[in-house]
Amino acid sequence: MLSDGLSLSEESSSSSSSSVYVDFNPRITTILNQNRVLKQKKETDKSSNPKLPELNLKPLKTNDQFVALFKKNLRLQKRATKSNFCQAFVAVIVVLLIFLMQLLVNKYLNQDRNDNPTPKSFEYDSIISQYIPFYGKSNTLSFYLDFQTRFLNIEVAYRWPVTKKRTIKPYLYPIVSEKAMNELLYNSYNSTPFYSNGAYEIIKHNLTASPQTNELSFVAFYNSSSYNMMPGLTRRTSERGQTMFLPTMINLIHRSSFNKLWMDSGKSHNLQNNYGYNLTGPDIRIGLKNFPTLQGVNQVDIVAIVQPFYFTFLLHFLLPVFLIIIVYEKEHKLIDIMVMFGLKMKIYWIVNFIFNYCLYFFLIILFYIAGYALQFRYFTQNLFMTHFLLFFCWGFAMVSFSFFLASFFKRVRTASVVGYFLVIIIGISTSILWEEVLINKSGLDIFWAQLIPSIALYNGNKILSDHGGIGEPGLELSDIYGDGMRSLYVVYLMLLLDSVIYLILASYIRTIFSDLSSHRNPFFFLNCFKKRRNSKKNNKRSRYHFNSRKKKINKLTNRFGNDFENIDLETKNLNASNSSDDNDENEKSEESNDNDNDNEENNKNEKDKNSKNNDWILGNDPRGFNIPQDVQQERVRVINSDDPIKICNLSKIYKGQDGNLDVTAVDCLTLGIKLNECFGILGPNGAGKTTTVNILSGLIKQTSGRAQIWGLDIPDQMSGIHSIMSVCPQHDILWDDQSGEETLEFYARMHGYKDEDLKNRVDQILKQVGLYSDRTKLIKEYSGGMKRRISVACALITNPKVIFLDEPTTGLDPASKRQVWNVIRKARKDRSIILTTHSMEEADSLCDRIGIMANGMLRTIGESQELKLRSGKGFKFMVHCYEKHQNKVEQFVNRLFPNATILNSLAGTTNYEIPKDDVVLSDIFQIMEEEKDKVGILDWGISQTTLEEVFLEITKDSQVYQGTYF
Ligand SMILES: Nc1ncnc2c1ncn2[C@@H]1O[C@H](COP(=O)(O)OP(=O)(O)OP(=O)(O)O)[C@@H](O)[C@H]1O
Repeated sequence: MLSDGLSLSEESSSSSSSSVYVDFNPRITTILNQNRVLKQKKETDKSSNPKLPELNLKPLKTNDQFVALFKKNLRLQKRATKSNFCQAFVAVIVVLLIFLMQLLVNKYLNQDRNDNPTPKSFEYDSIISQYIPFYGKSNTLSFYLDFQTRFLNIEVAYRWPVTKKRTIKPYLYPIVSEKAMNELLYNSYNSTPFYSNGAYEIIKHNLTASPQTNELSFVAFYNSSSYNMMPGLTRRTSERGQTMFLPTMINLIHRSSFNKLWMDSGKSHNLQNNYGYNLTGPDIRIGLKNFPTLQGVNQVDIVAIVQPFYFTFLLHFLLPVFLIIIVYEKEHKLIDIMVMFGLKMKIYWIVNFIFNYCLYFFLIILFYIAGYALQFRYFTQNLFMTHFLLFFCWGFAMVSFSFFLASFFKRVRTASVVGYFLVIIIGISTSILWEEVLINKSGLDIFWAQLIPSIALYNGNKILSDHGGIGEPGLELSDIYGDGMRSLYVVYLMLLLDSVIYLILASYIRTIFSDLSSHRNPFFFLNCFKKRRNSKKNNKRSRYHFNSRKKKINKLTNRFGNDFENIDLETKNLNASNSSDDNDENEKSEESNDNDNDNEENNKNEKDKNSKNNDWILGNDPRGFNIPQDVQQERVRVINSDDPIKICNLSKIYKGQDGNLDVTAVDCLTLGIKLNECFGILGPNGAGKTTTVNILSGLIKQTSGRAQIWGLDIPDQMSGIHSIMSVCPQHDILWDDQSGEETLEFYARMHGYKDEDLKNRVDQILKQVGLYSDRTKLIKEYSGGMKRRISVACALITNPKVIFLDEPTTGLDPASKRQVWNVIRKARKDRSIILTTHSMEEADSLCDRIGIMANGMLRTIGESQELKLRSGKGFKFMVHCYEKHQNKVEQFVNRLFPNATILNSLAGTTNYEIPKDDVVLSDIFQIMEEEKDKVGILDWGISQTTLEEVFLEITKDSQVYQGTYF
């Protein structure tokens, strides 16, 4: 077989790197034909300048992107079962902990009080004691009460204020012990509003007819909850002329009980209608006590005490989860790759916002279920809307805050550690801050403090817990307005304000520090200053760039370019014009902002085309360096071409860090990639291949120069470009927890594939890359080669106009490699492919044209066959004969190729190197055909220089300078 270029099929071309020999008879005509075809092709290429069809730029539909992203997020969240379970588990533990604490407190602390649930009484009140006389009309009372017991229960039925008619049916009976009375009162605490128990505890009694010796002292127990249901106070005037207001309920109890006391005393029954007697005397006292209750003021309500802290802590629980979701995609460059596939960042953030909010809402539902199930007064006492609104607003604030925090992290591990640490710290610190520092602060201090959403949340929780606690009535909607900055409606507003502020901050930080250079716009509000400063700096840099390196580069070019004709360039003029052009470029790229509006983009495109047209006029190297002829020809060709990908004087300088020199990764690269073409970029490590691809795909910004894809400028119109391009990056960028099929579905869905179309498309590509049987495996279960193949599949599935493949077959076994080659080969139709590779075999097999780069510069460009012919030193010629014929054969070869040199000779086989000018293939085949038998040649072969040899020859000098700025 012949090496490719002379090969007949694409399959044979793949073996180009080895020396191969010709069984020339049948091949002569084919080779001659092929040479003719090559020549004709070259001529057609030179003469024709195919017009680029109109680009029908259809922006990706927002709806498709939304659905694709949401489904992807949902799937990934479902897969994260373990961590979700852990999250939920910890949340449940926290809730149960509060509940358990309350149970323990109830059992060991509150229990004592339940055994003796007598609540703290009111102090005996002198005013109250004077109240007693209003029950009687007579000033003289002479009866003796012989009470059998200290405790008396009274049942009172009343109807108030429904009928405005008091129906009093007192029933009084003795109770034997204090415990029995307490139990009775406790059980009737929440009795019906129309029926209530009351009780008397007689402390002392000695009622006589003489006011001077009257002694009566008792405590009336009343049900304050019933009292609350009986609005109004009974107005009485004391003996001393004071007006007093007494709870109606107490009044009723007093009245009925006093009547009973009177009757029981066995005195006049007529007095019953007089509602008691006016008791006077030095020692007549009455006290009031509320009914005993479990939640008496002396009881410890642990939930109410720890609730603000625990609820604040619990409601922060999803913060680290949100952080992890975003930072994971950031760390693994998944956001960048999605953008390169056409995703709009606006949609990314909206979907993440909604998705995270939904996750949070799910947690809130669980929270409510637990809260009501465990009967937390926070939920049962306060009106539903009061806490629901707090949770509703907090959700927005937390998601925005997580976006803001995520801007500061690049690693998931750091984000999750800091996130969980924050949850704990925030819970504690907000409670300390609120209770200790802000307790006496003014309204404005509270406002500033609540700009931290956690503090606003704590405030809200505190208000709701306080109202839900013992002794406080629950919060009504009308109650949310009181207390200025500390009121609940301010909390709602502050949380909403915080959401907006943190969203703006997050988006601003992302604009400055975005990994994707086309989305980066440092300090945009300072652009005017930056522009001026940059202009000066660029002027300086340009001078340095072109002058200091000129000597070195000329020296180098002369060395490696011996075989090429050097072109005399009008250095001075070009330097001047191009340095100013470069400055313009820089200024423009600094000014550029992301523009998602495609119409605007098209208008801008038109304007830019007109204003920048001059950039394309110069075909010469702006530095004035001597450059190889083929590279120069490409520069000229690009100007007149209508290539889908046009690159002109593209340069990228990485700033040296930690005292290192700046690195020129790409240096004035100019080339064009045609439609239906697969263009291979070869080069040693560090040649600038990946940097070129990264600039073209919008990952990094060029330092100077210009590039266009289908007429759209890089990086100004990157969002338009992203909708028609795809990329297979050097390192696989995939979601570990998605299957291969799901990954492809995601990209296809984003590009508008639906239902059957989607399935068919995914299956088709999976079959092409040989992963159909492994389609349901998760990416983390894929081997390196399988990941590589799925990355290539991703680049192909969206049906793009331009594909960048950065070393697509690295790590693939020979069979898989060939499978991927076949896919790429078929894929070039109607599109342009840029492929970087270290495999000469791959470049030879796949690429229509090849450019070899070294030290950021294009060293040679052309079809594989052309490169071999142009830069190879010559041919390798092998003859095999019997040893006895060796001398004769040698003489024959020397006559045929006078300049041939023997490379080696062994056992009748001799290898020669023949200068390329000595070889006219057609003549050789003819002569050998006629003469070989006569001179005793058994076998012979001629092989051309391999691409590898061309590569080594072209790049040999660059190795010396590799990584340096020259
Ligand atoms: N982020 C960076 N910061 C600084 N220098 C960089 C950066 N990325 C690349 N470089 C430098 O730019 C030069 C070109 O790198 P690039 O990755 O483009 O080379 P390459 O041809 O793709 O190499 P390889 O074949 O090894 O992938 C190298 O000298 C490299 O050290």
